[in-house]
Amino acid sequence: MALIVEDLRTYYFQTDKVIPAVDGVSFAVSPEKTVCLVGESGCGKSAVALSLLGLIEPPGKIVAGRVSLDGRNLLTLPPEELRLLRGQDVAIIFQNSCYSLNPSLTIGIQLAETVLSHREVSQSAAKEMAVDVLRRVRLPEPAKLYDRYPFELSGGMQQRVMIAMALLLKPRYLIADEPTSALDITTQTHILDELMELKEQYGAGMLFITHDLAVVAEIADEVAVMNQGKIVEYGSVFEVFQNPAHPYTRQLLQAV
Ligand SMILES: Nc1ncnc2c1ncn2[C@@H]1O[C@H](COP(=O)(O)OP(=O)(O)OP(=O)(O)O)[C@@H](O)[C@H]1O
Repeated sequence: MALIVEDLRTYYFQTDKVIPAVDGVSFAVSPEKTVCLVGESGCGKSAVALSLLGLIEPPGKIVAGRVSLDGRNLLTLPPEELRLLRGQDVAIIFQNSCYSLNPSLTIGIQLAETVLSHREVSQSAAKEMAVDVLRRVRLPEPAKLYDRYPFELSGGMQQRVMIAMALLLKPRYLIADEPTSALDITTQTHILDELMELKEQYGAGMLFITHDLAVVAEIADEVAVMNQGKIVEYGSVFEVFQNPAHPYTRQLLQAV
């Protein structure tokens, strides 16, 4: 079943004004497909990603819309159900691992805790799953890495750990918010290739957020172009790149 977003509206309420960061956005991610959400900085891409998993914080608020998965509206799920769904059905990979990894816990503890908070398995089974996923994202010496702290790893390795964390419970959907943009170009290319390979192995659908149209051309099945909180163009990557209908899309393509 697809992950379906309908008329999503997320606003930031400031004392003097309201910012309609997401202003009536609709799209769907089908199993095994990659939808790229593109647009310039500040157009609302991250607000979409955060809204899907109930991660918008004040002064932000989801004011309308529906996000359906298997007939359930994720926007109205009780917090405990949403917590269980996060990671297990839909996982998110953020732009910057510094915000997502806990600096005071080893990599292994963080991965194993995620397993234990979702599955009824033994400590040793959780450790085995953690080491296995570290191996899958091609981190060297995964058993040793298990006992390392995030600060002992390079930026590229930390980002691989974030991908490992997202893939740990084999979610059906991945949301990747500029997962490689903080890295140098060579590491970006490697990690992106590996992410796509793993996504295919797992059969996951993916919402991939980026402002890099070269990346879109490489990985997208469908592309949604966002401008000022709205999707102004949405279609197959071929259609949108060959025959952009909206002036803003043409402007983006010309800037490449
Ligand atoms: N905590 C916040 N308080 C107030 N406004 C916010 C907050 N977070 C985001 N916004 C506003 O919401 C709008 C959308 O921001 P968002 O971060 O979703 O854009 P983006 O397209 O992801 O940008 P980038 O590519 O730079 O990450 C922007 O106008 C931003 O200033």
